[in-house]
Amino acid sequence: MAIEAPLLKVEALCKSFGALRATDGLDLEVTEGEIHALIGPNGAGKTTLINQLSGEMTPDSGRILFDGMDITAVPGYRRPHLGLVRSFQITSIFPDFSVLANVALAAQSRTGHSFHFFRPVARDASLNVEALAALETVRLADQADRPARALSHGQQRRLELAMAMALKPRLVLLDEPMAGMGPDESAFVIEVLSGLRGKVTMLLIEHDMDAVFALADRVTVLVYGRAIASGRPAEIRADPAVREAYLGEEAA
Ligand SMILES: Nc1ncnc2c1ncn2[C@@H]1O[C@H](COP(=O)(O)OP(=O)(O)OP(=O)(O)O)[C@@H](O)[C@H]1O
Repeated sequence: MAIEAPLLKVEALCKSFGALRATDGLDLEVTEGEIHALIGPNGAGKTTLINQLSGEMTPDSGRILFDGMDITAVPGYRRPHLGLVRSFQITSIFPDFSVLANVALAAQSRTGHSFHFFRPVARDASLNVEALAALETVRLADQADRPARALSHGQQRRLELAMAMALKPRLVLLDEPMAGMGPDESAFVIEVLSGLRGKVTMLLIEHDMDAVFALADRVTVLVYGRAIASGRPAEIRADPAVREAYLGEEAA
């Protein structure tokens, strides 16, 4: 039986801050099409890993393979062009532009056209059609004409997701997409992300265990910069080492 190569493969990755090994010989595989959650106690090294995957931080050693290609030394700004996109890290939204224009600008950056302030992106019909489609996937199409600043916090996070989707990623890195949301909004984002299952591969950091177990096809548990377990949610729940290192802590 042929074994499919993972879309993302992390091999023996290491990153230290002084004496602290934030990533300590980490191995990870993400399969195309899956929603893969990364969980672990505070300080386990989740954000440090995502920073290295997005290219914002350079590993000390080890390799990152994306679709079989070694991208460890590829600068962060080039990774979106390869299909590796990060969402929910910094607010990259232009608050005074319309919701639609924000997504159209993201789509425009993918197609490599330069940014023309004097030729409003709103005139480019094909970009708008694409932007509207991305807004529909996050159920924000009805907000398209409003200025981005008028959106609620939860809507802005969905806008960021639409902007990431407009880049037509193969893998999207999601850093706590539900952070700062109330239960209703979180549930809505879970629904939106579920709807994207199979359309895009996702690697997701999330503290909300209900969200993780509702969404993830597979879960990897990080503790002290290492992956101590990786498997289906039910396997992770039942893993004694995980319970001790992490889920037990939650219960306590
Ligand atoms: N730029 C930095 N300089 C020094 N230490 C850092 C830096 N970034 C992270 N660390 C340390 O590395 C360790 C891993 O941090 P990281 O933020 O990756 O963990 P995390 O799993 O994302 O935590 P949390 O769940 O609290 O967000 C922590 O001990 C943190 O204090």
